[in-house]
Amino acid sequence: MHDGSGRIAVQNLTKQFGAVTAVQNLSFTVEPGSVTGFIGPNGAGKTTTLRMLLGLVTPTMGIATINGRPYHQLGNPARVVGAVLENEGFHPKRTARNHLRVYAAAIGVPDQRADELLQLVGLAPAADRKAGDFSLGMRQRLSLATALLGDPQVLVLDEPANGLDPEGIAWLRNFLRSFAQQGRTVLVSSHLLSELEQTIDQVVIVSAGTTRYYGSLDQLRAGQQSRVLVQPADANGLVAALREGGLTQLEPTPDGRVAVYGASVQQIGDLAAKAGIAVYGMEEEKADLEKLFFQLTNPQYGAAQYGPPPQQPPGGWGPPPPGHQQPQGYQQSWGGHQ
Ligand SMILES: Nc1ncnc2c1ncn2[C@@H]1O[C@H](COP(=O)(O)OP(=O)(O)OP(=O)(O)O)[C@@H](O)[C@H]1O
Repeated sequence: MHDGSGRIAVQNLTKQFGAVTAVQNLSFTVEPGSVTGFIGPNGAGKTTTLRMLLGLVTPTMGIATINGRPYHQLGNPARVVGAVLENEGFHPKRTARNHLRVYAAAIGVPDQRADELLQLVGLAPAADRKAGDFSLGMRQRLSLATALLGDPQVLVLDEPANGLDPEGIAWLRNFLRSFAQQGRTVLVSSHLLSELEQTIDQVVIVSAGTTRYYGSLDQLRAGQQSRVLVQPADANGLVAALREGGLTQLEPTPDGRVAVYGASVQQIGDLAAKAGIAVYGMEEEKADLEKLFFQLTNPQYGAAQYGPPPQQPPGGWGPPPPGHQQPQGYQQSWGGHQ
């Protein structure tokens, strides 16, 4: 029997389609009780990886397991893992309710489960409409209901937010969080980090078939410090006052402002007031995960997006800020890829 843990493990997974390396030596684990985002730009290898996990594509190398076993060794897979994949076909003439009943019968689940799930995904009013007439968002909801028929321990979703309206996205977010809170496992892909930012605990960022970051979202944020941009009447005076007040991570900006790392607007304002230095404006620049995502998935553009690494001005304002460190959860090195 499988180990029943609900853990997904992807180990050194590689898939070659002729000359195309869709997935290259990918490794990560998804623990039960968490929602893991699988994020990467178009063509990054997300769908291929999920299809290998679900036994629909044979890996060239490596292994993907659920509960310690490859998909085809799971016994009753619909009871273990539910999946929503892109471009899933429905019989166009079949109603939503009948579609679910056919699948329910195939996995030995009572008919009434179809109605429960139509209710859960918000499709009860459309239960007797033909799936062929459904909008993309309605098809996504029906796919999710199908995936949930076997009351699985693990959910694997490929771009489930595609076509959903804002209310649908908010609903999906809450659903995935509560599913994970029951100790179950969720692996969900998207090409947008912002779409999943509020939902996921852990993230695997892929680009060109390789892992660019694997770890918690908090660690990713921590690797990218926020800063406050200050417009003072006297920059040198402000720098001296801030340093005296213990704020040493300072940097001049090209437009003549002072960038202060690791301090709040209030702390800076108090120190400036104490030194009698007028401040004409302060702007808080929060860590921007979407920019970081862009940098991680397009290393060649990273420098242009973020500007040069912090430098000390002539005369020096103190040690450079640690705002451009590598995130701690980082797994593989930067560099070229095929
Ligand atoms: N059956 C196939 N035959 C040949 N190449 C393929 C096949 N399936 C995928 N690929 C290629 O593998 C690469 C990864 O594709 P994949 O669909 O896994 O990416 P993705 O991250 O899911 O992209 P998207 O966000 O656009 O869905 C792409 O270059 C794609 O063209």
